[in-house]
Amino acid sequence: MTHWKLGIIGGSGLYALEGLESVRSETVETPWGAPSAPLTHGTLNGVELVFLPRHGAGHRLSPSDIPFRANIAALKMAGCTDIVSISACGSLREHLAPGHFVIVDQYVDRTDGRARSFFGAGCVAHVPMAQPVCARLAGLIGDAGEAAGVPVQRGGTYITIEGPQFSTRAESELYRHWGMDVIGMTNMPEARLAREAELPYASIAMVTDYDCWRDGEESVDVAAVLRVMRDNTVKARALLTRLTAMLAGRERAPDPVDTVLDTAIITPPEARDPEIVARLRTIAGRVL
Ligand SMILES: CSC[C@H]1O[C@H](OP(=O)(O)O)[C@H](O)[C@@H]1O
Ligand SMILES: Nc1ncnc2[nH]cnc12
Repeated sequence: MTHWKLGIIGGSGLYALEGLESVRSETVETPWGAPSAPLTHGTLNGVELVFLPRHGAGHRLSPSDIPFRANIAALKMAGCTDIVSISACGSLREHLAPGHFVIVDQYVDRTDGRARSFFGAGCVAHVPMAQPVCARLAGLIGDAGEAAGVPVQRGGTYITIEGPQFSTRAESELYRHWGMDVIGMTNMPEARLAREAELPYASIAMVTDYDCWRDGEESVDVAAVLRVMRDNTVKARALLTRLTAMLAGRERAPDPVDTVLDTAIITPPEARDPEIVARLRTIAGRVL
């Protein structure tokens, strides 16, 4: 029987997971450098979890400086089967008030200059991203959120901006016209890299503010985000407790993302650069 082992990536305001059992910290190094922080291994309701705060201890890493490749590689190397990403976000919709959780199902990526692939010169791969989120995992998270009494919206598009500055009002209005639901600075390239590492990914985007588009509302600032995050993190922990209770003892059936690299690598074996291939073995050893 295949068990779930969840990699949990914590965002702003969520730097540790309380209530884990059998806790152990592990400092790791990957071919893409060190992840944002040591990994915290533990169990919740008997389900294995590996926690990683993406901004590092003390929130020292800006979105542009997060070692996304090392983070995903470290979770893969730790044996995680799936990734649950947890983030603060701004709302671009009237009905998504602070305190709502959006279980993201689509992304628009406006980041600039971030390393967004494990592959590259010497071994090229093109994974599909049409459905960037694992529908099964997202569905379970939605169920767990509802069971925990959290206001959850199933589905929504998260636009990722480079930051670190928040948006101008013109940008915020533009993103609303584009039909975006929430805004943040971190889910891309995280979701891309999880796909390349054959890790089904889902994201809980916890609304902390109305960005800066709404008349009569203060524009977002860090103090407001952290104020709302104090309540949001309590709800996120309740959701994770429900989620693990649902997964405990439940077989993890295969997901299409588990084998997405079967048809993605275009460079034939004889043309691959052995050095790159050696690095890639940590995340794509199944096919290399
Ligand atoms: C502290 S406000 C801006 C900051 O919060 C979000 O981080 P995360 O996605 O890691 O929760 C947002 O993306 C920005 O990085
Ligand atoms: N309005 C906003 N824009 C970008 N990232 C955010 N994180 C939380 N609120 C945000």
